[in-house]
Amino acid sequence: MNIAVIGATGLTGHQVVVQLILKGLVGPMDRLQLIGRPSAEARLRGLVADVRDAFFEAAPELDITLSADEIAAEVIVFAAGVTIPTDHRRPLTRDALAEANRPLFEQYAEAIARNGHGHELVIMVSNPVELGVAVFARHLGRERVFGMGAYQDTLRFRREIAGELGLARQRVEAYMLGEHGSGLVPAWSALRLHGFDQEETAQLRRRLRKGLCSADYPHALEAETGAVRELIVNDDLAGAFNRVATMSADLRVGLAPFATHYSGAKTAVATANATVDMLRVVLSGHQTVMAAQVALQGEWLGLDTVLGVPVQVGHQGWRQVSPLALDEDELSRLRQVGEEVSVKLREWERAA
Ligand SMILES: NC(=O)c1ccc[n+]([C@@H]2O[C@H](COP(=O)([O-])OP(=O)(O)OC[C@H]3O[C@@H](n4cnc5c(N)ncnc54)[C@H](O)[C@@H]3O)[C@@H](O)[C@H]2O)c1
Repeated sequence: MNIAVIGATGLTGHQVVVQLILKGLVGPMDRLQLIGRPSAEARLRGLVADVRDAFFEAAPELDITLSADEIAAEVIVFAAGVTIPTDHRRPLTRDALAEANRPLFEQYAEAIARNGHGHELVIMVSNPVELGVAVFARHLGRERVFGMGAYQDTLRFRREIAGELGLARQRVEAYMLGEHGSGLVPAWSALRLHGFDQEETAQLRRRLRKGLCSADYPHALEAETGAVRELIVNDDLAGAFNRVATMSADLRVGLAPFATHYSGAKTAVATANATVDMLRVVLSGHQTVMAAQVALQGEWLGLDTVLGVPVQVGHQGWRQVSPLALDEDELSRLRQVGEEVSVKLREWERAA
């Protein structure tokens, strides 16, 4: 197995490399290609030395690559580029992030399309994840490109629900769809709790939602984001974490990582965990349903943009959407977020 990590010296890329080895996804018979800019060469050599030092017998072949033209892998994790600073005094809008990372997405996608074997799968970690997926899908074909944002948001949603109910996460089937960021769409009506009947599940769902309905969720998310931001700006991180802890599970999915990011700890460990888990599922050879950002062409609800939806994945990529039975409010929010993302993608593409 050949796996490439673009941006391997970054906080997230580095974690992906370590977790791929620790979780046994790559071993001595495999090759891990660590990709960075020429200016990152020394850092990449240091990373190789450290990883060999830690995992000598278990480590895969580790290759350093400084050119996008030399990428050769079956699965490519894209974790390079600019990220939002953890210092709230240096704010960066999503538009500015898109402007900074778009040329990088284009450069790598073009090179892989030109030199690749035509079957590489790409897991997009960098933000805005919807833009990364749109650019790579345009160059490589949309079925080979997944954004991991919706997968991570879904794992978080399941963990928040499981934690609050005192259940193992495996017993919770739930999806967080939509846009990674301000356009989250919690699919509450598709919640299944294994071992509970419909009546019990409905009762527990009411408890978890704390009175917040789907129609009010976007406003609550926006208002709570403002309130948590205010605490962060006043350097009251403890207050931010305390406030998040009082929220409903669906709001915590959006706001716990926000507080974690600005605490300075960032979210690299959990992001790498979700990325490596996604990679394991994709490579398992089984057709499995997972939430991911993909470039849709009207397969579900007429959505014609990049959005987090449940898709059937396998080692050849995603083939079809696996629709959920959502209620009217959830469906209309998903369509609305789809429209909003579509507008943003057009603006970002035009600004290039
Ligand atoms: N989906 C998620 O939940 C999630 C979570 C964390 C980070 N991210 C995203 O992942 C990306 C990386 O975040 P990070 O915290 O690891 O950032 P980081 O600053 O630690 O790492 C960025 C890496 O990109 C590399 N890079 C920059 N320009 C490059 C180029 N032209 N060619 C090759 N490499 C280049 C840098 O050298 C560095 O290694 C960001 O876009 C961030 O928003 C997503």
